[in-house]
Order: sequence, then structure tokens, then C-alpha cells
Amino acid sequence: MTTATPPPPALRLAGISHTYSGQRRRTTVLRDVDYSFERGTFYTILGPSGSGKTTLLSLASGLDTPTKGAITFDGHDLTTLGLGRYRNKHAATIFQQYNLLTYMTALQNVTTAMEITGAKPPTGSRKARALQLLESIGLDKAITARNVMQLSGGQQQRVAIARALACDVDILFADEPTGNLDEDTAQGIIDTFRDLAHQQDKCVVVVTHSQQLAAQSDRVLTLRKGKLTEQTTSAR
Ligand SMILES: Nc1ncnc2c1ncn2[C@@H]1O[C@H](COP(=O)(O)OP(=O)(O)OP(=O)(O)O)[C@@H](O)[C@H]1O
Repeated sequence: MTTATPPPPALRLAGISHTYSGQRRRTTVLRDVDYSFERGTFYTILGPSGSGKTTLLSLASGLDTPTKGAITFDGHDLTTLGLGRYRNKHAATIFQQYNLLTYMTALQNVTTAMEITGAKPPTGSRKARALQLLESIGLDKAITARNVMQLSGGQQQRVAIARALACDVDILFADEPTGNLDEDTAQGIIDTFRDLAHQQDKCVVVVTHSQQLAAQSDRVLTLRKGKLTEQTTSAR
């Protein structure tokens, strides 16, 4: 009788360390971090300011490579898979600074990302899907037609969230995604993250200082002194 091999975790950090080399000194931010992120799960990462949360996210999202150790997606080393391909096809990131294309409208920011990543909406056009996503997080049609530089910080943050949601990827990373939002809008975004994990089997990884957000995730991780540890699980 053959036993089925369990699928590899969506994302595995295998003994990763990361050191920044400045002109005068080197800063080691992560030390031998080992962790597996699974599909269908909503993770939050907490930790004091400067503990390396953004660094961890930039490595896990394929923006940078660790100085030691390996990161695999579905069992494939990211460097072999290709960081660009991983970022285009499998992982989307909502950055702390949004990283929107400042010469475009809100709508164009979303549709352009869909074109670049080849994301195909389940029905209808890319534009219709983009408008639907933008509207679902509280940006009406008039706002979506504005250049993003004419939007408030919270509105820009929502464009960045819609852009990431529009790219139909396996893993969604977000760095402080609710930082600029009022309570109701923030709760809507948290609900969206939970649905993505539980209804669409995505892996959602959110860096935050918000205990409210962490309390609603499935697994809470803490980064401290270069080490990543898991706290007790919360309600799912
Ligand atoms: N490019 C860089 N070169 C050198 N040091 C850096 C670089 N980026 C970050 N660091 C340092 O690495 C450490 C971790 O930074 P990081 O931004 O990952 O922390 P964080 O936990 O996300 O902080 P915060 O909660 O304040 O956003 C800090 O000491 C920071 O100064």
C-alpha cells in the first residue's frame, strides 16, 4: 500500500538569516529562522519596531534574498524558480508605503498590475473586476478615476490593497495594511483577509502592530531578537 505524501507547505523558510552590511557596521536582523506557512491560513507577525518584520516580509515576498538559508515555494527554491516569476505569479505584497504608480489613476494602478501578472478575472473584463474590487473596499467610481496622488493616505492604502487582491496569487503579504484606515474600513479589510484564507485557500501573511488584527488571525507569530516564535492560536 502506498501512502500519499503530504503536499509541501506553500512557503518554507529554512534556516534563514539576514545581515545588512553598512559601510561601518553589519546588522544581523534574522537568525536561523525556520517556519512553514500553509495555504488556507491567515498569519500575523508582531514584534517591536526594528525587530525585522519588514525585512522578513521582503525576503518571503522575493524582493531580497537571505544571506543564509533557503526559501521555498511549493517545494521549489525561490532563486531557482526565479524571484520575478514568484512575485508575478505566486505572491502579491501590500507595502507599508503603498508603492503605487504615481502617474496613474487608482483604476489604472489595479488594471496595470493585472496585465503585468496576467491575472484573469473569473468573469468579465479586467476593468470591471478592478472596479468591483475597488468598490468593495469603499472607493467609488469617481475616486477610482482620480490620479492616486490626489487621494488621501487611507484611500491610497485601499488602492494598494485592491491591487494586491486583483492579482490572483497563492500568497498575500501585507505590511501594516490597516495603519491608515478608520475602524470600520480596517475591519472590512481584516474580514477580506480571513475570507481569502478560509474560502479561497490562500496563504495570508500580515505584519502588524495591531493586537486587534492579530487576535483575528489563525496564527500569531512574534519576531524578537532575530527569532520567529509562534503564540497560541486564536479563533478560526
Ligand atoms: N537597507 C538596510 N540597510 C541597513 N539596515 C537596515 C536596512 N533595512 C532595515 N535595516 C535595519 O534592520 C532592522 C530591522 O528593520 P525592519 O524595517 O525590518 O524592522 P521592522 O520590525 O519592520 O520595524 P518597524 O516596525 O519599525 O517597521 C532595523 O535595525 C533597521 O534599521
